[in-house]
Amino acid sequence: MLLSLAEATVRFGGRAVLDGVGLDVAEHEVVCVLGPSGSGKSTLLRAVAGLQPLDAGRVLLDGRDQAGVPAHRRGVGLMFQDHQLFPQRDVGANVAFGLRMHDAPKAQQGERVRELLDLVGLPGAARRAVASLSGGEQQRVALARALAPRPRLLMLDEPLGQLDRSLRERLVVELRELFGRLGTTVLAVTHDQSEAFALADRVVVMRDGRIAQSGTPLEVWQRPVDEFVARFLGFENVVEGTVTGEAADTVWGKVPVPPGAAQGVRSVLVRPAGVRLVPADEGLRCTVAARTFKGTHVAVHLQPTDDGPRLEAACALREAPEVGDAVGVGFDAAEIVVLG
Ligand SMILES: Nc1ncnc2c1ncn2[C@@H]1O[C@H](COP(=O)(O)OP(=O)(O)OP(=O)(O)O)[C@@H](O)[C@H]1O
Repeated sequence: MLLSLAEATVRFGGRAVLDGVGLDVAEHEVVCVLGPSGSGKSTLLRAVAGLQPLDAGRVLLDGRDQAGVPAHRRGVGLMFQDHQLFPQRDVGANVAFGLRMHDAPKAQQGERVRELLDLVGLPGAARRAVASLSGGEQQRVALARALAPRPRLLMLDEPLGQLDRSLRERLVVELRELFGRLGTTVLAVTHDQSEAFALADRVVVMRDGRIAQSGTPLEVWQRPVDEFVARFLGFENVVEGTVTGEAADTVWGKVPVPPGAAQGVRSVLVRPAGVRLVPADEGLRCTVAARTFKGTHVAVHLQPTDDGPRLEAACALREAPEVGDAVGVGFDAAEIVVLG
């Protein structure tokens, strides 16, 4: 393992902000830590970087305990949300910063700066003033600066946080390609799930200083481990139900569940795609409370007539009912997950 955290704990004023975290990152792996604000993501990065001492547990790099090893000797690169470029220096000097710290010869520095600016898609930008760059270009400079000393581990804190959505979506694809090509090992934190899913080989969801779930993007998306993770991913159709065989008894009536589901009292997740609209006199009677255009589909919010929490359905653009319409609801077992 390139990086291992074992029982890593950080306390502030008696509260554990990192609470016995265990995490391994293999060489060439891109891991994204995802979680709500305050869940401890930045503290985790700072602990690995050597900017935050642990109160208990260990950080190992290449199997070596990093206790007492200062940040600049850990061989990790860091890129923060507010990219912290030096505004009074030009692009080249910013990228060369990490190299000068390592006493690289001048000619070699110039060569490496050119190479990196090509790599991040800013060829020939070395003499430009940082202030003349757009947000996205500054982000690329910050990335080039972090990559320049060839860190064995690159750490990104909300790397695309401040950029607008279309630029973020483009950069995330570029980053993934770049990391794959360079074989960079990456530990990134973000609160944006689409960013994490697009970038990562593996996502780690944090909750209150602990790891709630770790898995490939597909695993986490398909099988959130509990209600917290499901809701964090944006799934709203979660109810308690009693699972017996291949059905769950819920406030929404009997809901079919996949074969082999855990039995007894459970949280049941119904993906919006598994909420099927049927004629108004069949299934669960509902009224359309709201609808939101989502580009590829319409999210239809349904209020069950006989009380119970609202349901979200994903409807094809042309088939979405209007607000106020009475509809019936059926369920599709393939889109239902028994949690826990
Ligand atoms: N130096 C500090 N002293 C006291 N409390 C701190 C300190 N640094 C962080 N905290 C607290 O630790 C908790 C976790 O903070 P952290 O920044 O790691 O969370 P985060 O998941 O990165 O959040 P965000 O997404 O908002 O950046 C927060 O409640 C924060 O207020």
